[in-house]
Amino acid sequence: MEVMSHSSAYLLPHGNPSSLTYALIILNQRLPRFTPLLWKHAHVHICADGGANRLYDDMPLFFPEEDGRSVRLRYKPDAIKGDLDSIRADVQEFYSNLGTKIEDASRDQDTTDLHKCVDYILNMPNLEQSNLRILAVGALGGRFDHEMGNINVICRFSDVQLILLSDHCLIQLLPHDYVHRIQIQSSVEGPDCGLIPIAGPSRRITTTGLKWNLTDAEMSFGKLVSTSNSVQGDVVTVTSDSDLLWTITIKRPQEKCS
Ligand SMILES: Nc1ncnc2c1ncn2[C@@H]1O[C@H](COP(=O)(O)OP(=O)(O)OP(=O)(O)O)[C@@H](O)[C@H]1O
Ligand SMILES: Cc1ncc(C[n+]2csc(CCO)c2C)c(N)n1
Repeated sequence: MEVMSHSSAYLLPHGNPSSLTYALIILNQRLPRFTPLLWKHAHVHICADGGANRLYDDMPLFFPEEDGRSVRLRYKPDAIKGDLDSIRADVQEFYSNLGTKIEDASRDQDTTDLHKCVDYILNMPNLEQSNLRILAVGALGGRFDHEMGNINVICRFSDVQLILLSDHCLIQLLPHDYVHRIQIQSSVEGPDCGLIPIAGPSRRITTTGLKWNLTDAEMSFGKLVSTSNSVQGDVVTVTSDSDLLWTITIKRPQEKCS
């Protein structure tokens, strides 16, 4: 079975391997504290509709000693995409004047703004797609319908490495029939983690590197789902005959070790 490697190195200050291309999507929730770091690592920056309000309002809060306008000029998104029913007029005008592309997709009322942004990134002509990682901030911890919609986008684009992040945790899909090798960045993530059979029952799951490992085990909603698990070393491996969601906590700064 082919090995698929994963690492949250983008949460480290110098953790941007040049072999990867990061795209950052800003959703409409308070910006996580590490957003400036992800911005620095990312090659492309997209706001999903009202996410532009968050960029405009929240980014200056990370740099209280600086003039808000100069912070905003430094963090200019490449595009704002969505049905544009949440972005404020002053915010749209500000970024439009800076040259940000404003992509009105309001005719499509069947896909979410996150879906539209992922589509936009995948259709960018000059973006290296082969080692693309899409990071979406503000995806978790809010409205449950939006959270499920965001998870559905992960499932819809199962061949794309899309990682949803909040201040507290991240989630990503582990497609079936790979050996997933997850490098744990213990200075910034863990130890709490989970494996969720999001795509239906899994009949054969094997893991290593967890406190509660599974060996050719079954998981399904209503039976076993691996929550409140814990990473035990620097590497976790997972294989499964159905797609799983992997989730791990992100440490608060005072919790950081090593
Ligand atoms: N409370 C929330 N919890 C989780 N994700 C959210 C939340 N609010 C917004 N988002 C994400 O940010 C995106 C943009 O949100 P925005 O509020 O601008 O538009 P919306 O009209 O509420 O969402 P949509 O048009 O996608 O239904 C949403 O598509 C969703 O992915
Ligand atoms: C069965 C069904 N449920 C809800 C919606 C509504 N909806 C889903 S995505 C979206 C666009 C938001 O920008 C809207 C309005 C729908 N179309 N079909």
